[in-house]
Amino acid sequence: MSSSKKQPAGTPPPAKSVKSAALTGVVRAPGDKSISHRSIIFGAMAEGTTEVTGLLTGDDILSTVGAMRGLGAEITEQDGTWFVKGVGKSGLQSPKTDIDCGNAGTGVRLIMGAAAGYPLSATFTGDASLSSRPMNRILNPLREMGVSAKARTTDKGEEGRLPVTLKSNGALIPIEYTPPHASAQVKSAILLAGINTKGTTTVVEPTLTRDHTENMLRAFGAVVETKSRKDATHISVTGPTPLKAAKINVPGDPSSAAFLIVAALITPGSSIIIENVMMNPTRTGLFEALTAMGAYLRADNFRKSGGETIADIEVKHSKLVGINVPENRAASMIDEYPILAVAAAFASGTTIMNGIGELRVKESDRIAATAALLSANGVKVAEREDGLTVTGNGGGLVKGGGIVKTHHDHRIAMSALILGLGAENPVTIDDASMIATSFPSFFALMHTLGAIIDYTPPADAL
Ligand SMILES: O=C(O)C1=C[C@@H](OP(=O)(O)O)[C@@H](O)[C@H](O)C1
Ligand SMILES: C=C(OP(=O)(O)O)C(=O)O
Repeated sequence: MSSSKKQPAGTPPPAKSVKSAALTGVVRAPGDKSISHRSIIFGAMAEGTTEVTGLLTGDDILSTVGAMRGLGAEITEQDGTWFVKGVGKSGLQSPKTDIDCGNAGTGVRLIMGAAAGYPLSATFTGDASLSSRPMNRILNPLREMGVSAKARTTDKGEEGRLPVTLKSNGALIPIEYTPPHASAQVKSAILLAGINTKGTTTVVEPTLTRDHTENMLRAFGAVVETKSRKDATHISVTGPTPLKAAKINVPGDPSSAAFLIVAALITPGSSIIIENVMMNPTRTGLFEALTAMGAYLRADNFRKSGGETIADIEVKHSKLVGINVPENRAASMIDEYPILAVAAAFASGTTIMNGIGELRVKESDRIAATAALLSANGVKVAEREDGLTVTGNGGGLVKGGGIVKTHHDHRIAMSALILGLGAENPVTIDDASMIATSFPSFFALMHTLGAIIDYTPPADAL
């Protein structure tokens, strides 16, 4: 339970989870992070006022709200509805100060792509984690389109890091581009730059990544074409194709629901329902993996919200078996591997995950951080350059007792706390603050379900 004590200001707030009795109850998944970012960014570019309900008010999205205000949009909130007065024909403007995107990879990469289509100059910054992540994956195609981009090189010689200064004359050249890694962020940055570019800008995806940008751009009136060819999907935007304000009701985030689902699967006697979960097939890879492991997962009450299909998911404690996760499923569950590894720790047999090298450049090196979190708690795990193998304990309690370093990574923090619910000894994380980037209601929802998680918020928290 939350403690009434407060941490001294500036001290990272730790958290601890302990073996919990059956989880029960009905909760609603928080707004999807990907869709929330896009609704603010596209709304800011559009003509008119976009109304957004169900927005995730995580720190990543608040950074995007600040960034789009800095680029000229007016964004206000009243009674839970967000109003985004877009810049329309006047276009995004050079900001007066640097644009700080906080911890958000999606935010900074999509906003740089969007900004590149206008005549402006802007410098983008982020926190320590975001400043260590590669930006050349979007800067290189934007340079091909005619943007000037200056980025930092680290002491170790790694190029393309924040701060990045972009200068664009707003008259870009359309390109056809095949990203070297499956990445919805790269696809989205290029398509957004293509919105104001005369001609057809195309992204070729050998593996389809989450398609929220395509879907939502169409809802904003843009001309976006998706063609399935033999070995790839070709996604094109023909510009200039001005955006018109839309009404967006953000569906629930399957990547956040994942933590609640695995909590119920590993905690004996549990039976919970998570309402409002987006079921877009480019996001449901974890549900397929868990079902193959023997999980009791039932989706019901399918309906539409914000142009996406949503459903309510019933989950019960289940006996799990290890699986070999197909590599071609990685894009549809890219953020879910740390929590899948936790589920695998409670299965019988081994779970093999390959083709996940991209996890090394997320908020932390998630292959290393997941392996460290499991071994600190007595779970056998083998790490490879682009994979992990977890040997399950056959269904009982894991040893626990570890103190897990979260490396500014919300998903590592939540995965470790979930593992503790099924551990003999409490699991502690060194810093719970990053959980608020994607899932600010995590502790409240876990407590509603009956999980025992001790969290002492920092003194400066509300
Ligand atoms: O487009 C998006 O909203 C996202 C794309 C993914 O990143 P990559 O494009 O780097 O795979 C994912 O990890 C991130 O949490 C959200
Ligand atoms: C990788 C993630 O986000 P981002 O890239 O937006 O920081 C995530 O939320 O797991």
